[in-house]
Amino acid sequence: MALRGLTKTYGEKAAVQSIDLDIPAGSTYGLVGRNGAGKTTTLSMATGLLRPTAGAAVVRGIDVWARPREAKQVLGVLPDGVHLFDRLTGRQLITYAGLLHGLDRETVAERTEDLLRAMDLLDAGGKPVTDYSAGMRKKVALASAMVHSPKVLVLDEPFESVDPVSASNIRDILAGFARHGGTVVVSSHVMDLVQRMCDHVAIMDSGRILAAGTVDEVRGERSLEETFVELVGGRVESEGITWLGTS
Ligand SMILES: Nc1ncnc2c1ncn2[C@@H]1O[C@H](COP(=O)(O)OP(=O)(O)OP(=O)(O)O)[C@@H](O)[C@H]1O
Repeated sequence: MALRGLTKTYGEKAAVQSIDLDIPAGSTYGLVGRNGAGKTTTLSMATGLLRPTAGAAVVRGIDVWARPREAKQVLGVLPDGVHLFDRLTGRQLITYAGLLHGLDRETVAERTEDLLRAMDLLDAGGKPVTDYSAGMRKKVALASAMVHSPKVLVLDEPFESVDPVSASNIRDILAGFARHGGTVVVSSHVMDLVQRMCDHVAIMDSGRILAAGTVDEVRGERSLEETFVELVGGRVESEGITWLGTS
């Protein structure tokens, strides 16, 4: 995936400012940044969900905004704060995503069961998504993003609200996907997780990329968290909130 001069402005405000990024095929790429850094805006533009003010996103040679239908066959996307058709059951939702991508019913049925099992949702598969917990919703959305066997998975905060056992299972699935040549792009606030699961990372702040490359290149001798805090800054020197905890 290649991002070229990707920019999004809202009135005077530049949410993302001319980002260039090369995400190698087969890599697991972390995108990290503080709240409001521009991660979701970048990933939304890169996956055809939000029209850029300027610039281009190309995935496996396909320009996402010039050839959106082709690009969406290649992409699997877990958007931030995803709105699901929550009157459907988990099983129906994954099935629907598969059929929308043009898969035949038999293939969809088989993959849906595989995904429900992998996400530990087999028991909940018959329940409406509206009754799911936040973590279960995340997992069913992730399954829906994978059912058409995309080449590139773009996942906005995939582990948020997900329990540690499910998170390990998902990490294994993503590692297997990458081993077979798939590309994974994840945004996260959890540096430790990015350091463990990603081979590449980009650090964003105020709509710009501050550093990008392999995790080892970016962090050098330090941990990724230390590098991040040093690059981004913003630690608040204070004695805390004086009135909190006093009566
Ligand atoms: N629709 C919008 N209108 C105006 N400003 C917006 C809009 N969407 C995002 N922004 C602004 O763009 C900036 C980047 O937001 P974005 O959601 O991409 O950040 P983020 O890195 O994903 O943050 P978080 O980690 O909190 O999810 C923020 O300053 C945000 O306020």
